[in-house]
Amino acid sequence: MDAKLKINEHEFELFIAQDKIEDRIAEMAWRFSSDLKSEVAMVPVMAGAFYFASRFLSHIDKPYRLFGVQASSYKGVNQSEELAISFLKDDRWIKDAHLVILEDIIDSGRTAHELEKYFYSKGAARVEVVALFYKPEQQRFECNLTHYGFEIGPEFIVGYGLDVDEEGRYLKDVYRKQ
Ligand SMILES: O=P(O)(O)OC[C@H]1O[C@H](OP(=O)(O)OP(=O)(O)O)[C@H](O)[C@@H]1O
Ligand code: HPA
Repeated sequence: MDAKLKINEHEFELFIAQDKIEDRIAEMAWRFSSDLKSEVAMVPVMAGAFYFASRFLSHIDKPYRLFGVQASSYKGVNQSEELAISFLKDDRWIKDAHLVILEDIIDSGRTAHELEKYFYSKGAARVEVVALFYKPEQQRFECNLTHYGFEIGPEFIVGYGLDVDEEGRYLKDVYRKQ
């Protein structure tokens, strides 16, 4: 594992190592499972949450359904005005369901906020958010975040599914912009 790396013009330093991330995900999944009272539909937000969601779900041993959505708004290290949401399946599964949005990160909170709004407008009974990383200082939009892995500062991070301009998702550890 490198202590520093450069992606395009951005310099990053090692922030959280893979084994720490994976221990924490196992802990989150254990807690989530023990709180779970009803059947849920898991909704990983592609592409970034793919890595977190697959690891998290591998620890859940209660029944759930799985429906992916794709949402995208970041260009480089900045958020763009537009938030594009698309569904990998039709949306009939939303009505009356208890949905669990799986996110890699809650930054401004806009993606989770807009998804929650959309799901309620389609008749969801309950929507909650489970995220690996949470930036409380950056959050500007409310969402029902019930479980998160790491509370972090405002710096942009990359790795474990998180990208900068589609680069760096493959990194096993998480790096922070210097
Ligand atoms: O809380 P927010 O400010 O909305 O930021 C969080 C969202 O931003 C990232 O997605 P991005 O738009 O970069 O798409 P990606 O998952 O394809 O990388 C991340 O995966 C979250 O979905
Ligand atoms: N890193 C990568 N993608 C992101 C971030 C971040 O810190 N915040 C929102 N999307």
